[in-house]
Amino acid sequence: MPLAAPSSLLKVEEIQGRGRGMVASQPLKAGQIVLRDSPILLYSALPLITKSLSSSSSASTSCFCDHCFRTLPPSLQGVSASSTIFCPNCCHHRFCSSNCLSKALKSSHSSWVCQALSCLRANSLLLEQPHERQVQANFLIAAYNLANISPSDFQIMLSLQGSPDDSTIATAQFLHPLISSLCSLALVSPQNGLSLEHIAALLAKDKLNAFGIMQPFSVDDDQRSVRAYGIYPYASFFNHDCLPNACRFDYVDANPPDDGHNTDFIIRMIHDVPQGREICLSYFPVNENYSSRQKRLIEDYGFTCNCDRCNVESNWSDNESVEDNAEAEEEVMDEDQCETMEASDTDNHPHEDNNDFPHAYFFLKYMCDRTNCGGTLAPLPPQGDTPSHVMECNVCGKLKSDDTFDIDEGQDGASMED
Ligand SMILES: C[S@@+](CC[C@H](N)C(=O)[O-])C[C@H]1O[C@@H](n2cnc3c(N)ncnc32)[C@H](O)[C@@H]1O
Repeated sequence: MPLAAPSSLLKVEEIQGRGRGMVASQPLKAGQIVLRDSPILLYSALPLITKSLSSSSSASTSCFCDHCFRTLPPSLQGVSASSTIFCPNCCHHRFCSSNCLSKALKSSHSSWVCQALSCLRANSLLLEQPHERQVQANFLIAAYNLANISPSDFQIMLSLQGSPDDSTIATAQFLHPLISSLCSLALVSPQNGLSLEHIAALLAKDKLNAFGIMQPFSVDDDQRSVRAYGIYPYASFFNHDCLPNACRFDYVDANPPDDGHNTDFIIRMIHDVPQGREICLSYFPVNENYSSRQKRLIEDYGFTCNCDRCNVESNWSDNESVEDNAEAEEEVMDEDQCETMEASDTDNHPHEDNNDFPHAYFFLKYMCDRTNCGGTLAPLPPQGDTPSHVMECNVCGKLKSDDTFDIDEGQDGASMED
């Protein structure tokens, strides 16, 4: 079932060598919100074993609501806190409010999900499997639950890009007997049945399209973990570029409680682009080096990136980073070029004549310089025709003026990497 156009600002087009992509239907301005998207499916990124509230559970892996994924208030975080709101049936999953519990029992934590996850937690073979495979089991339970509660959303998920590779098929072979027995016991019956191929196809959709909702940023933590994954039907059409022109913001903890939309996210333009230009996100933090980016893109997304930045960085030595090159460039630019480049910054290419690092300006202007952050900066939305000069980081939430003068230390944010 084709999805309707996501907004009047974007259209979905076939792009040679990339499948579908999002293209600007009109000129877009820096900071402009081009998409708001809600997840059709959310599932926990925790391995099954840490869902148990045993004494070994660490606060960092179990301190959010199992329905809306908002961080639990401190009064609800302790394992024995008297006010903790548990699922009354399994006593494993906990929620931020009775409202979330009641919504969960009708949707994300239906009685079948509750029973199925309890069975998985009792399966010693699965518990011995790597974290990633347990999370894939979480995903399949959430997906087959979706097939029952919202068949049309399940069909949308099946229509996303993704075909199984060898590792996905191996995972499907392991999980198929387990998941199909759980589904048949409870008469969960998606239209296309529960074949090995169907499970492998679902896992492939998840691998290529799921967005990670990250734990809050902390300056002491360079390995932020993912708290949940979500399938966002429109955002799934954005292709990758190592120099993106848009980025994702989410506000899982900041959006109002109980509005049911705290896991929505928005895509905002980093800089102006003309009509007809493809709008791309970076699938991970922009400061990763060339070989790490290429490895992730081929292993996780099945393609080799030929973007302008990769073409330049393929000639660098492995230990050269964008930060090193950006610092060197900054000195040159400070001397004589900044003003000229500001005036011509309508796209990513204000500095084409520098063959070593033509994209230095992107990193100086749009990469967050906070320790361990790695986020991307985009301006706040324009007010009418007036552009904002305040940049917001999509990971740490830091706000700074675009002349690089800090105006505020932001709070929690989230990134688009998984
Ligand atoms: C989330 S989907 C993006 C939308 C997808 N193109 C579609 O047709 O639905 C991710 C997949 O798109 C393709 N893709 C994304 N960025 C690409 C790029 N820069 N070059 C080639 N293929 C790309 C890859 O097949 C990748 O696994």
